[in-house]
Amino acid sequence: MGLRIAEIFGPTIQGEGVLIGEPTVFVRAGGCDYRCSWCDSLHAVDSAYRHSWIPMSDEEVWGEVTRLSGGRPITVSLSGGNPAIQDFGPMIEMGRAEGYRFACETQGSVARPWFGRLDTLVLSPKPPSSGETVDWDAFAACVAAGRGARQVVMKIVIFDQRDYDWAKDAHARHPELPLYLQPGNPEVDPDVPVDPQSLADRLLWLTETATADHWFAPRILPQLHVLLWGNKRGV
Ligand SMILES: C[S@@+](CC[C@H](N)C(=O)[O-])C[C@H]1O[C@@H](n2cnc3c(N)ncnc32)[C@H](O)[C@@H]1O
Ligand SMILES: Nc1nc2[nH]cc(C(=O)O)c2c(=O)[nH]1
Ligand code: SF4
Ligand SMILES: [Mg+2]
Repeated sequence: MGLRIAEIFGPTIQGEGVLIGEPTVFVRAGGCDYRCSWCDSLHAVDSAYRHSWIPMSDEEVWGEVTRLSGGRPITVSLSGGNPAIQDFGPMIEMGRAEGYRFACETQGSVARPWFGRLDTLVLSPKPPSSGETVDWDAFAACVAAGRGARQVVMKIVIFDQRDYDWAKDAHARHPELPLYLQPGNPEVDPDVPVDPQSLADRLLWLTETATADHWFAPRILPQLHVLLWGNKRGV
């Protein structure tokens, strides 16, 4: 069984959420069951880019990860697209045997047995601004599938007050999951430079909204890689 891969890159640092700052190699799967209005990775989602997704065997993907990491075991971050629509189980076992750790970012729409073999499962349910609707039964199945993982966390992107209010409800559904919030980046075209001041303004708004509200459950973080590299791909 092969994998459809949009890109493999690194080493870089994890720019978001619980593992922010951690050295990592990214494996970005091609294909997604969602199409969020503000997706920053459309080249791994939109079927217009399908021709650029490379069919690779588990061994080929693993070979590229070991080449990029210089054979030194680090954290491998599976992202996409939705990596959960493919079977990363065999590759995870290959990597674990060599001492690598695995994290996976997914929206929580499809559960996989291999979630339980991860170190970190990041479930990122989508707020109203995305245009998608969360199936909370499917999401709960993802939480259950991740029971064997070292940690399972929730990460929510916030664009506006409606998303913020929605995030409080999402947390109330799964108070057992440590919660991370990040402001949405409205400019996702790799050819358009990001405006650092507008990102800082969004982070400030989110921070002040939560503190004024005395909502202390979430950790609030920027997308560090966007601050460093803008919307450049492969970093
Ligand atoms: C590109 S997605 C791929 C993994 C999976 N499909 C998911 O959404 O969790 C990785 C992370 O980037 C976040 N993200 C996507 N577009 C964004 C944007 N414009 N601003 C901030 N975060 C964004 C997603 O919410 C998710 O947490
Ligand atoms: N450095 C870096 N950190 C990230 N965290 C989540 C990313 C993603 O697109 O899934 C991402 C990414 O593309 N690059
Ligand atoms: S679920 Fe993730 S990859 Fe898919 S469209 Fe939304 S943000 Fe993009
Ligand atoms: Mg990204």
